[in-house]
Amino acid sequence: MPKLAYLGPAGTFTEEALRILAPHAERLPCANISAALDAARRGEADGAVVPLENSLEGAIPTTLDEFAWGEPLLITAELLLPVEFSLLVRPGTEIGRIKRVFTHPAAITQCRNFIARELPDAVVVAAPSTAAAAQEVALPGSPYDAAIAACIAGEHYGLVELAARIGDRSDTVTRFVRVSRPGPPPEPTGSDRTSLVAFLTDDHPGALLEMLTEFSVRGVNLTRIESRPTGDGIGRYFFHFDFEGHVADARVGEAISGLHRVCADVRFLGSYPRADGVSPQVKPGTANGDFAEATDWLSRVRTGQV
Ligand SMILES: O=C(O)C(=O)Cc1ccccc1
Repeated sequence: MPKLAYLGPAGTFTEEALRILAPHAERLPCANISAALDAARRGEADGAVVPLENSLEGAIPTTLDEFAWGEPLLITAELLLPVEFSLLVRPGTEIGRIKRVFTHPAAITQCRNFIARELPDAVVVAAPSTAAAAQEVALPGSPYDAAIAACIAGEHYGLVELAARIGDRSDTVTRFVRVSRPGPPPEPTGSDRTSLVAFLTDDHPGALLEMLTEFSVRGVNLTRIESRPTGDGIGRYFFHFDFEGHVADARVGEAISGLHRVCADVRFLGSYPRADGVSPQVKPGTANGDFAEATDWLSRVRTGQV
């Protein structure tokens, strides 16, 4: 039975994701995303499950930066999970008396309208996770009056649900990933995604286009591109890419080798089955057989056989 670290404590959305991704795994709750990833890196767990992005507000910056700068990890699976937020309070608290709200930053950004409408004067404070916020609010002397978390977190920590489904949109989906220590990626399934991080050599006109060209000419369809600051000053960025296909696919292999040639550094983050089961778009001339045939042809050219 594998042991998986996750953004805890019990009752987070990440725990829900872990239960779906690995129903039989032993669960190791951690205080924050970095701690969960460190537990996997150090071998205290066989892997970890962390949130990566949501369909309303985009990336979870800590996760992206850990993947880029921390000791390498390999993404082996992904999950898309619809999340629903509840306003949770200690028994007896009325909505008009809520002055301080505690929750994860991703929940703050996804419940903006509710907070502005129903809690216009409340101070909203960032918590390490939604369930950590619920746990804190449940303490008798807590400085916080309410948490925004999953309904199940309220049940877990003895809070009352004052309002349900308070997210700005009912169709928001969060993408979670399972990671392990580096090793061979899972076998291709025919519906895979690959993730990597690319660092520019230097800042020059067309630098981003050069990277994009490596994907474009091999017919590799991007599914996410995100720039993150390198920390070396305003205007200095590196890039996260997600794209269709598996590193075992010829077009993907050629694209990322090309990227390796034109970038200062490329960090491969993994090839893993797509949660939505969508098959890649394969443009004419970019299937595995087309690349193999072209390689054969080139060797015939080089040996004088054509
Ligand atoms: O804090 C949690 O419960 C998490 O798992 C992170 C998170 C927060 C808000 C939306 C999705 C995931």
